[in-house]
Order: sequence, then structure tokens, then C-alpha cells
Amino acid sequence: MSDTPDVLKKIVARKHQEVAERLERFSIDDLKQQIAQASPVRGFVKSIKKKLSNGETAVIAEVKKASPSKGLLRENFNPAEIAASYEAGGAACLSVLTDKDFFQGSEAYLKQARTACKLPVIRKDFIVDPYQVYEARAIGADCILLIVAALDDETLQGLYQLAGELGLDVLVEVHDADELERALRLDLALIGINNRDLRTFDTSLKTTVDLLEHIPDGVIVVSESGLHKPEDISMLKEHQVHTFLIGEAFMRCDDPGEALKRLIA
Ligand SMILES: O=C(O)c1ccccc1NCC(=O)[C@H](O)[C@H](O)COP(=O)(O)O
Repeated sequence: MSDTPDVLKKIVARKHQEVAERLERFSIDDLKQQIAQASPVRGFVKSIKKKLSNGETAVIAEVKKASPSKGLLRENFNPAEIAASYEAGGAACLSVLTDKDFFQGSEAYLKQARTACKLPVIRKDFIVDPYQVYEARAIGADCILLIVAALDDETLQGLYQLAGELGLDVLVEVHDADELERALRLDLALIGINNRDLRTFDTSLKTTVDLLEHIPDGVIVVSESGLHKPEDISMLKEHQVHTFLIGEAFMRCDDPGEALKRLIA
């Protein structure tokens, strides 16, 4: 963790504070009671596999109002409308930012987006504590993100296991070979390769290409960040990557679902 980018350190520190604040208002037992009433999970990995087995591109379409690297991405931000548009555009799954301080996200946005469609949803946040995993399941998420750079091995393993016990799928995210080696100690279904360098915020699709040779068959690779043009998608498809997590390119368009259709046509 000594090599963790500053922005990630800042976000992780805030997340620990957030958990402490939330625990004062709402206990894990309270969350467990909510989980008992929650609707069944929709199967995040299952939805991706269905697209892939039909020979289609699997897009995890992101609902993101703003980001640290780009600031405000979308003025007219209606998560329910965006979710319905993505479903109509052929998305496999949704990704909804729930972090407030850095991405202007919200748990309410996840609920609104999920209610407006039938797609499974990943809670896109910075999960560092079991409390947030219970919370994810309680607000209706079907999957969580675990960022290897933000976690030590023991915490990563514990959060991964807890997610499984709660029926959640997990997208484990890496950016380099060391993180990938740590991630592969888990029995993964999905691995996300983040093309964004969090030190510089630059994106390079070469990040995905360079790590591919180390990934065992059977693990679905999700290329994340910096995907904007049909040529980006076709280049990665030539390397047998067919699953993509895309936010900004869609958020900047009036009709995000149409933008999705055009990108993967
Ligand atoms: O997007 C950022 O600025 C950012 C900064 C710090 C940590 C994470 C960040 N992004 C999260 C993501 O993973 C992206 O939202 C996602 O991969 C979609 O990327 P894009 O298509 O480039 O919006």
C-alpha cells in the first residue's frame, strides 16, 4: 500500500471515516435486517456470460455524474432514465457510482437505476470494510468492486469471501502485474483491468493488452476506463477482450443508450 496513488489514499481515508460515521447511525445488524427483505440478486457475471455466449459484446454501462479526473460529466443527470436507456441500448449490466465526495454519486442513484430496469448492477465505490459489503447488498447491488491497490491481501480476501456469502458477485480491479498476481490468488470469475493510471489520470489501453498473457483461461477480462471510439473496442476484441466498463463516453451524450449501440455496432 506504500505505492498507492495519492488520490486513492485520500479516498480510502475518507471511506474509513464514512464507515465510522454510518456505524453510529445504523449497525450491521440493521443492515442484515434490510438484507432479509432485499430482492434476489440478478446475476452480474451470469448476464455478462449470456452476452458472451451469444457472441455479443458485454458492456457494463456506467452511471456517473462526475469524477476526480474530469469533474462534472453530465448536468442533466437522471439515473432512472439513464438506466432505461442503457438497457434499451443493449448493456449487459450497470455500474453506478455511490461515492458522494469524489464522484457526486449516491446509494439512492443505485436504487433508482436498478428499479428502472432489469439489469444487474455493480456498486461502484471504494470498499475497504465489511460494513460496505453488507450495505451494498442492503441497497440492492448485485456485485461489488474490490480495488487491489486499495487493500492489503488479508482484507481483500475477507471482503471477497463475505461478498460471496451474501450472494454478491465481485469485480476485482487491477492496474499492473503485481496487483494482478495478488488478485489471482482469489478464485476469480471476473478481473477488471483499469486502463487509468491513478497517479496521472492518463488512460492507455495498452494496460489491458500487456496484462492479458498472465490471465488464466476461464477468467473474464473487463477492460475499464478510457474507451471512447469503436476502434478502441475493435482493437481489444482482436486480443479476445469482449467485456468493457464504460462511463464518460456515454455520460457526455444526450442519449447514453444510443451512444452504447453506436460504440459496439
Ligand atoms: O475516473 C476517475 O477520475 C477516477 C479517479 C480515481 C479513482 C477511480 C476513478 N475512476 C473510476 C473508474 O473506474 C471509471 O469510472 C470507470 O472505469 C469508467 O471509466 P471511463 O469510461 O473512462 O469513464
